[in-house]
Amino acid sequence: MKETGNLSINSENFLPIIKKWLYTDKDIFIRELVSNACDAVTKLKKLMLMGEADHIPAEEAFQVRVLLNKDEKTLQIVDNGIGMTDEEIKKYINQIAFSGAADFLAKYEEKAEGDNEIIGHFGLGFYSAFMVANKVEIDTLSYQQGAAAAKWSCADGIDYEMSDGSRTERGTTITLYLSEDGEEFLDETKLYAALHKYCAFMPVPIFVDILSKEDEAEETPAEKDNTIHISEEEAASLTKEEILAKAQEKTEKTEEEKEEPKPLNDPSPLWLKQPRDCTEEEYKEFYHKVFFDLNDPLFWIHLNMDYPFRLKGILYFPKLVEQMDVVEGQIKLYSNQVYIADNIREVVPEFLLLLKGVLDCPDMPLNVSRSALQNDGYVEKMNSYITKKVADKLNQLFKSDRSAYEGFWDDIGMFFKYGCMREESLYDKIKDALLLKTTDGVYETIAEYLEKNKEKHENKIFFVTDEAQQAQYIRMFKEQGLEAAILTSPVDKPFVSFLEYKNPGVKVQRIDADITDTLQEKKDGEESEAKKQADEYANTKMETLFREALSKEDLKVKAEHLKTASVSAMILLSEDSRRMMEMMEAYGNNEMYKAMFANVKPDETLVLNKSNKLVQFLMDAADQEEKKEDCQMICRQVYDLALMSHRSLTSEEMTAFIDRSGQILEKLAELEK
Ligand SMILES: Nc1ncnc2c1ncn2[C@@H]1O[C@H](COP(=O)(O)OP(=O)(O)OP(=O)(O)O)[C@@H](O)[C@H]1O
Repeated sequence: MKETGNLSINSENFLPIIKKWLYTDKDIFIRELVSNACDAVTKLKKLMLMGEADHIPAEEAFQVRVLLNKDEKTLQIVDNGIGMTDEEIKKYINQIAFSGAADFLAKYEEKAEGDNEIIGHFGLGFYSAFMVANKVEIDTLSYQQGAAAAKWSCADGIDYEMSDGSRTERGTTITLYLSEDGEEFLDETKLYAALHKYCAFMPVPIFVDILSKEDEAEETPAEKDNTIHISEEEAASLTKEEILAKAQEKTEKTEEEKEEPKPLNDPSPLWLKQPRDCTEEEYKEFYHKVFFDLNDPLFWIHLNMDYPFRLKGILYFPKLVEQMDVVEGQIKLYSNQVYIADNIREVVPEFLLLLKGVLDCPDMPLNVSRSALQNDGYVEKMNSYITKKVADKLNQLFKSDRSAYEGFWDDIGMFFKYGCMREESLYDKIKDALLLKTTDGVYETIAEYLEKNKEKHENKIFFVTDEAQQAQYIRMFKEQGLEAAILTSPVDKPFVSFLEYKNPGVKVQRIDADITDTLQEKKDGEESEAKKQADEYANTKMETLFREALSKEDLKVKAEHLKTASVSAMILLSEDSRRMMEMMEAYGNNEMYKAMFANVKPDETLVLNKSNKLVQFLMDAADQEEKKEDCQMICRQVYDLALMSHRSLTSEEMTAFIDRSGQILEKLAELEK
């Protein structure tokens, strides 16, 4: 047996599917119905341009009105767009998932020349009305000459009724009889919130009227008073012309008060303008208004692409107030001026999520599932276009005004470092504009830093992670004319490894990872065997002394001649070992890692400075029994001082340090006596 046919869907099953799966947010019906109304106007305008509707006056004011009647619990969306004939209602409304928008585009494809400003795609949006209404009515009159008004009414989205309509003016009125689920929209704050969220930039002016008997009773009729009040004395001092000028001023003011009501939305948002026509003030004003940020943005990028895909928008680089982990950007996504959502990770390159901005992507299939977007070719193309634009802007700023660029760096550096790690192609494009702020208070590119320090430490970048804690190392560095990059933000930890990975042959290490040759006194010529033996003996002696004093069996101790005499000791932790420790800290709670790191010990060395007097004293006194107690106390203190420049002391270590410092001072006081 062979049979063919159309698959059918039972409307009783269809609505629960719409409610549950298609739209997660209830307020989306506002977006769908108001955008349909805007579409209706856009279509009509297009027909007028094509000469298909020349009986409509060109200057007509197109608009969408949203009327909330609190007493009758109805919400109406009224437009003066294209309207529908009863045939069209049957086709586009009664046939679920048959889009009039797609049909319109197919019909006028040639004349419209691919210029697609119509929002609808799928022919489903209208039914979202049933998420909030138990009855929906359409009253509509088509733009076509001689058309009759048609009415459609449907309860619970199952059975519909069609009859003659009552509209006398072209356009469509959609009436929602709000159900229990939709009653929240009787609260005008809720309604306005949804309108502002989805419709703030829709292309047709939108006006809202709220009707309620309660509110009407409260309202007192506005005083209509054109009289000017002048006291007798004032009148005496004024000339006739001045009195007339006052009267004129009053009339102008009253006229102003009577000014046309303003639409809720901005139908021509800034991003649609040509960048060359936008002023700096306009960009800033738009930013303040849309992102509620009182600070001015640092700079912005206006995206304006028509071919091979359409993408318009403005990306703002905000001033960072806090560290990155608390900074949250906001990228608002629009499709033909209809708000879709904020921060859709599947669509927007991840690093952009730290910025603020608007993106209007009319070609993106935004109603389809997000996981499908991840592999969408359009998304990929859009991402690489945005990445390129961002990189171009950065390079241009870097080249055109280096000092202004350096001024921004503290705010944008974190963003770009993060961006480079997320999107390697971004790094390749901007690597020459990435800056390192150094302990000398200057900003250098990586190449500049390497070149400048080539003689002292070739292919090595030193950095500090905490300027206060590592102050001692920084001082030693500065005394020897060395500089280190200041990499203190959370993003810098992984960025250091990333830099090494992208610059093979360059070692990036913390300032306390190793002592550079520059910090040590130069050894004159070849060392004699006797000298080597003496050094080894001194090392062993000091190691034994410190191990005993600190009760640290496996402490590694090394004595060196440093150029700076004031520092008694420092702790060095090899770069690899420190990174391992940081990883342990980060993943410490994970059982698998815990087992993996169980036997890992930090590779720490206590470096004693033989040029320091205290260390010299220890070397001399180590063998003298009567000085043993003092030596041990000094050892502990020297070790703690070194530790403090390396990391924060634990509470027990700090208590011991304070007690010991007290004892040392007491001893000093005894000596003074
Ligand atoms: N206010 C209106 N004026 C004129 N026609 C309308 C109006 N509202 C809906 N329609 C017609 O009904 C059709 C179906 O609307 P619906 O919102 O279900 O789908 P769509 O807008 O085509 O696509 P999407 O599912 O993407 O919103 C529209 O394409 C349009 O032809």
